[in-house]
Amino acid sequence: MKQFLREIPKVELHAHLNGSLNIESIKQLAEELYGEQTKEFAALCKRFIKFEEGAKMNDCFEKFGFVHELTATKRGLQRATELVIRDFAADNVIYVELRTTPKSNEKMSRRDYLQTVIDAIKSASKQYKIMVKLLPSINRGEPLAVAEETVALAVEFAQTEPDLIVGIDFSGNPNLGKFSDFTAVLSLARNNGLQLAVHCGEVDNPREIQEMLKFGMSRCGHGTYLTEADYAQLKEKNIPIECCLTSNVKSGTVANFNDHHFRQLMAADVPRVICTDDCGVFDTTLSDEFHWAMESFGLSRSQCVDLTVEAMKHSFATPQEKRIMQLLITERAK
Ligand SMILES: CNc1ncnc2c1ncn2[C@@H]1O[C@H](COP(=O)(O)O)[C@@H](O)[C@H]1O
Ligand SMILES: [Zn+2]
Repeated sequence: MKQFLREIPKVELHAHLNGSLNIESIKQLAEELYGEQTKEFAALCKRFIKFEEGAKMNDCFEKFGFVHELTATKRGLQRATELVIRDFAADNVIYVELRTTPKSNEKMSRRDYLQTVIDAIKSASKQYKIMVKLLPSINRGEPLAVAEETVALAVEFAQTEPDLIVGIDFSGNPNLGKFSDFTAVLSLARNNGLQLAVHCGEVDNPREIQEMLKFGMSRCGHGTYLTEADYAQLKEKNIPIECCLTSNVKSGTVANFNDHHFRQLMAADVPRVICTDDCGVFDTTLSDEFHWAMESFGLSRSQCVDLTVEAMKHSFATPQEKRIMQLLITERAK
């Protein structure tokens, strides 16, 4: 079964760049940047993918800092982007939408950050024969001015790279910041033709969920704490929920795979897609996520293929790219 899941062409719609660097690639990157690894580094790597029983949302956010240190230079960021794309391709992912929060430091501006990621995507997507899109992220825990700079850059870069920069991701620690502070900047992105992928209802915050649903989005990240009525609304509008099983269980917002709202979404036929979120931090792959979905919810092989087709339809790919994906998927599923 695992081999079947690995071999089917897959479509990944929810992957944070720095969260998607897996542990072996982190080691490879560290070695390339700094040479032979120390014992301390090996211990840090072990701690990175270890989740204590009862881990909470905030614990999981501390982990990103570890990768951010390795990607704080152009060279590190470029290589990390290539390695992430290589690893998705190795799992037979044929199309991936990467999201990332442009960061600035003394060595790199946010513009440099985006340019570096764009250049690395262009070369790695060719090398590994995989379609890649980019969604610059707004981190809700950072000041509004940062979000404004990110959206301005995304709009500017989308003019020269319309097939690469396709949307904006709204993410970050859901316990920080207020969605209502970001509606004007998100509207600006939308009015400039960018799609919106919004982390919505990852934690229990009914008021914010209603604000987000009213504002609207192209795709809903997690949707864990949405009500039946909210799900019905998404179904009516054909907005899919990006389900990230391992992420939700390890970050403690869902008790276990069996209790995941994916079951409800399937039963009520609400649009849904299976994604990894942060396959590095959560030590998973898209094939593994399908595996857990099969084990927990009794999905058949053909349902897995159907879910891949569903992801293709909800992707921000061009009609031509969608046709290519459809061909690749049906070819393999014969
Ligand atoms: C676990 N659930 C989640 N919920 C919300 N935001 C998340 C997230 N997982 C990742 N991120 C967001 O993505 C960043 C890492 O990738 P980049 O540095 O942007 O490439 C995290 O710092 C956080 O802002
Ligand atoms: Zn996410």
